[in-house]
Amino acid sequence: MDFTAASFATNTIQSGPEDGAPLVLLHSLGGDLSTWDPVLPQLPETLRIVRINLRGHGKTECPPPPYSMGSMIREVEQSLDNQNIRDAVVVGIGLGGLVAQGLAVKRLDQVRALVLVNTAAKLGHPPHWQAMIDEINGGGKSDLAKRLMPLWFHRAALKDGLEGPALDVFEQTNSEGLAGALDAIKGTDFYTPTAGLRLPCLGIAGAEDRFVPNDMTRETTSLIPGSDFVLLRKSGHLPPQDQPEAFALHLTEFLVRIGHASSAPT
Ligand SMILES: O=C(O)CC1=CCC(=O)O1
Repeated sequence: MDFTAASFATNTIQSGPEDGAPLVLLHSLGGDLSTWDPVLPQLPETLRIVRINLRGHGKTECPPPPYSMGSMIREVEQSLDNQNIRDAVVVGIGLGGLVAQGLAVKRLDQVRALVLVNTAAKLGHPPHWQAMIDEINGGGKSDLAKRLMPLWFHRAALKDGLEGPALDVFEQTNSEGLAGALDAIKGTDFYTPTAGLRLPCLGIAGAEDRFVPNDMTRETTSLIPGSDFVLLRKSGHLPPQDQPEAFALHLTEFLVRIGHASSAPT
């Protein structure tokens, strides 16, 4: 557990060498550190990999909602400062991708490159998020989780039961944490600040994500000059869970290309 200057308890886990090139992984709404489990063994061993639980998720502190995106970004920023992390490649899915963009805008010394996965500068429309918040506040978290899985996972993945871990984590996430984070998503539009970013960027979209349209990820990635974009076939909203090998391969190729890693996936 990492206590920030303001005593906010952010839960992070590190693996790999302390002096390795840092790779920071930020999960999506209703996810946690375990989102990345299938990918970790396939990434270069030289990396210092830092997985962070966002506010209201996993073992990170869960204040009462609503949350602001600024707070969610500040807690990651402070956690990275506490761990003396600079020049990281930051990977974010959905909500994590919003935090990653905001962090890059605020702290270019901490973020040397971005990997934006099934996310955008602005996600959806406020009434849509408000309906989700209302449903969660009305006790409907489990029903919502079950409805989201067919949007997040494609049919073959569902047939193989690949949604099981994501469903469990979503259902175990504190309802206040989910509602708070949804408020942060609802109030965020990073179109202009993200368009001002100048850093290496890779966009990854699961071709079968029925929650975040592929074009939204593609459009946001293309705001940053020189960025790359990959459409992952047979993958939905959580590529680390349904296509860990392909995800690790594209991520590693990007890391090698920008000089953050030198080896192929192990
Ligand atoms: O993946 C995300 O973080 C964005 C999101 C919000 C609700 C949902 O289902 O996905």
